[in-house]
Amino acid sequence: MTSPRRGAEGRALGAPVASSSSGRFEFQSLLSSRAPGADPTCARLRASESPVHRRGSFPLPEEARMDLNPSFLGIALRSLLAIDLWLSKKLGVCARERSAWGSVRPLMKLLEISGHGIPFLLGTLYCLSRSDSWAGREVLMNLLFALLLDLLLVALIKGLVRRRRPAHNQMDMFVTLSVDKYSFPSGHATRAALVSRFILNHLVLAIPLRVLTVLWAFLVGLSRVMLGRHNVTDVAFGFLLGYLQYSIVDYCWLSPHNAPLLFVLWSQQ
Ligand SMILES: CC(C)=CCC/C(C)=C/CC/C(C)=C/CC/C(C)=C/COP(=O)(O)O
Repeated sequence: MTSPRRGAEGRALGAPVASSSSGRFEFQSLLSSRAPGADPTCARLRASESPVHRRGSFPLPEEARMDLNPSFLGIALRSLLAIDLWLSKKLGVCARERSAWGSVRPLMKLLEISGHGIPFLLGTLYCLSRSDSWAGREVLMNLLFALLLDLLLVALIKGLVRRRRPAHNQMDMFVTLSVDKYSFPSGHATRAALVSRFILNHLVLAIPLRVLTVLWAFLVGLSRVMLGRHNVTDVAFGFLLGYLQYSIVDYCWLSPHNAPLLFVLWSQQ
């Protein structure tokens, strides 16, 4: 009985490309920053594609042939990722002082500070300490809860996903947590979406101020990509997460009725 020819790793020649790839090779060159040919597995793939090799090959087992076809979802995700990286690099025009729009960097950094967690947390705590009405205290208590929930969820997701910040980012951010070395999702984008939805729902504002609130949130998100801190998908997901976080806060709305202890304890401070 003829046995299939085996490669250096003991796998059948022809089949290993399919079984080891699980449909990944098609996009490896698209996403990899290494020079083509640097990856020995890719080199094997090219060798297996050569007419010389094909002449000596044999039909692939059914399951291996299935592996050669990446799923539609896989292709869509990898294409989205490639577009994301390309677009984020193009938009990262303030990443360095010497970048194309380097002169706008101070303005972008101002937007960065305007969406940072520390001013919001300290500002809310200060307003809470000065508030003398139950209604005001209730809103501020919920804003504090929203900000803390946001910090927790973003840290959790960043720690789970562990997506590195773009290579062109300069890590010169003002006060960060250890998970802030990761970029998915953007904490500034979640906070901007959460706070602006909170403000629009709980403050009576004239139309121009409502428009400014939404514009501020959008600009905070855009500045993250322009500064090179994030990829576009980090910010897009951040906006979505922040929007959903507000729904959680609204659903769990703290009031003297459902959290009396919290309000009593605070008023005794
Ligand atoms: C004051 C109270 C009640 C609690 C303090 C809780 C706490 C641990 C605050 C830390 C705030 C902080 C350092 C937030 C980091 C904000 C930041 C730099 C996020 C990164 O944003 P990204 O858009 O780059 O992901």
